[in-house]
Amino acid sequence: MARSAHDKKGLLSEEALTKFRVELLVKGTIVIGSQTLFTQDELARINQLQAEIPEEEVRLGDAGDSHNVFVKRVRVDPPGRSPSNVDGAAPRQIIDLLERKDRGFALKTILGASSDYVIRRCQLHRMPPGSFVGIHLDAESDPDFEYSVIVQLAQDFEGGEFVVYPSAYEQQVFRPPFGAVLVTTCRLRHEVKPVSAGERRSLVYFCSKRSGTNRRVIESSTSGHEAS
Ligand SMILES: O=C(O)CCC(=O)C(=O)O
Ligand SMILES: [Fe+2]
Repeated sequence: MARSAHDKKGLLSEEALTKFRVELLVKGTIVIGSQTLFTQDELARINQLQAEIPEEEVRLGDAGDSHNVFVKRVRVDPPGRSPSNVDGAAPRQIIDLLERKDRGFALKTILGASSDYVIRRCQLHRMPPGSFVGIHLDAESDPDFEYSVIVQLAQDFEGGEFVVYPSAYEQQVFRPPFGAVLVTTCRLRHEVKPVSAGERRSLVYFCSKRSGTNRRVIESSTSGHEAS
């Protein structure tokens, strides 16, 4: 197999994995550079597969937060149920690609798991000018979400910065380049600023050590909202 030499060596050296692990623990968010976790071919493959998945417009987040983003669902994680892939070949193939051994190993090491991480939810976002994702906490969608992994699938856009708020007084602004992967803890509030030109696209997945039902309890004020 063409990747076997790569598999043995791993996608990142042990030193690099440790550096990312420590940085994630200390800062809560890291950016792993282009051509590290995903090759150009894999990004092109994701792009091919996403074309087969239907898209919906989402304007309300799980906690009643305001969004304006086009979403293609790959794996869903409804409250009270176990995560499941959306029907069709493309969602399954995207998940297979994400779970490939070498990438799974690198991520597991960076996330610091003694047991395996599972992908509880996965989706693609398309954000034309004017789109944004309002300030939210990922853990409000599922209390067992630990880390979100965001793969940048576009390069020619302006705005769309990923802004993390570690506290009420701090903000960290990220503009990861095409092919880079941003990893952030699901316990920090964050947002995606409005896109002002071009189109921002991303693949987002939420990782957890727990694979059972989504333990989120829906309050009546937010029930019925379409999860983003
Ligand atoms: O598209 C993105 O960059 C991620 C948006 C986000 O924060 C989310 O889906 O929870
Ligand atoms: Fe988020």
